[in-house]
Amino acid sequence: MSSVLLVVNAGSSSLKFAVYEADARLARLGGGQVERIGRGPRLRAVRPGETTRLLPLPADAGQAGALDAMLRWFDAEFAGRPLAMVGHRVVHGGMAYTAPVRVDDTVLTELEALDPIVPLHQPYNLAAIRRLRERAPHVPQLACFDTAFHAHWPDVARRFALPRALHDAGVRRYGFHGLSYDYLAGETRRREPKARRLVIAHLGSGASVCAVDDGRSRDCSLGFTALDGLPMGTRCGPLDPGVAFHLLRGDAATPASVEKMLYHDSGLLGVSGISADMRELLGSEAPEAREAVDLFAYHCTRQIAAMAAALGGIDALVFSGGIGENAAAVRERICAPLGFLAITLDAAANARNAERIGGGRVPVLVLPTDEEVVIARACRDALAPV
Ligand SMILES: Nc1ncnc2c1ncn2[C@@H]1O[C@H](COP(=O)(O)OP(=O)(O)O)[C@@H](O)[C@H]1O
Ligand SMILES: CC(=O)OP(=O)(O)O
Ligand SMILES: [Mg+2]
Repeated sequence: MSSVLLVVNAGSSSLKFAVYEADARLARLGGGQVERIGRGPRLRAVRPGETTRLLPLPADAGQAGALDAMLRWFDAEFAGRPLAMVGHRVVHGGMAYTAPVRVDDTVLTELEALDPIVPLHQPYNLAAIRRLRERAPHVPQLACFDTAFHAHWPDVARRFALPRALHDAGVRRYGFHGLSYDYLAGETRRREPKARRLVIAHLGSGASVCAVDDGRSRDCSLGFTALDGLPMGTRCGPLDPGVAFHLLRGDAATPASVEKMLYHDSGLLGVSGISADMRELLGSEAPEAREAVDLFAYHCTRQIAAMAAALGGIDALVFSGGIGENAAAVRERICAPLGFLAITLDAAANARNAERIGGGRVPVLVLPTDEEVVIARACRDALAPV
């Protein structure tokens, strides 16, 4: 029986997974996700040509329970197929890892040191690696980094205006969502081969905008942590760092309570007081919901224009992620002020989430992202004989 690759994208509230034939073509054999971890999770899995299967999990199942459920599904569906490698999304590779790496004890220890910098992601990414190493100790595990696609930024994009020693110690901008941007840059090139300067907006529960020049990342609205740039589902987005000090001077505040507020109680949820979920906000009549959506769109507009400026112009704009792919009303609000960049929308194409929604000189595309296949390609390359 030919062998397969398993790809795992473990986050704080979801676990996405996919299985591929471990050969050059990487046919996708199945995949899915465990949603609503910690809030009555369920596993949704599909194999090509089959209907989606929904498997309930115990209501209190956390990350470990989700991973075990996924492995039960995998064992049942792919019994007898040898597992050649497991590829993982790991959001932060730090200064040391700018390409996929096989995980051993040393790598794991170095990556764990980054846990506090990306607390909603890294600990869950690494917990999945640890659990799979226990369950399948002889199967190699490959860590693929969100930061790697951004490894070649110019110094002006990389550096904070802080004392030089901090930069040298790693306090610098890294950028995230790189697996998604890697995929989307490739897909855009296939459709718009002449478009060199791309601005890509990955708008999901985490959200950012990236500047890509000739296939290479030049900047991203996320920097040192996964907090900056755009307001997100529950994260604050752009913030004057003085706000954190102001809050910390309050009697009841601690670093942990301020951090929790910025990661969990801010963004769309904090502004609306209703939900972190864009779909729910778009369906709400409440003025606070409208304010949250407007604030999100305003910052997306600003970041898209900023990335176009970083590139000295824009040849194509790309929307992706759950919001970017599905929320026509949000795309419309984001693009309305961008006529000065020759970006306008075809209203009808936008309303039906068409692949091409631009009505002006600059193509505007809506493309589904696929972080998993980028990880699968890295596994294939890592397994290839040199
Ligand atoms: N049809 C839709 N209309 C508006 N927003 C949507 C729609 N479908 C998904 N979304 C939004 O996309 C966001 C989740 O994006 P997703 O890329 O799945 O996130 P994650 O970062 O968890 O992968 C949520 O805010 C959700 O409401
Ligand atoms: C880095 C980040 O924000 O990722 P996600 O969108 O998966 O939360
Ligand atoms: Mg995501």
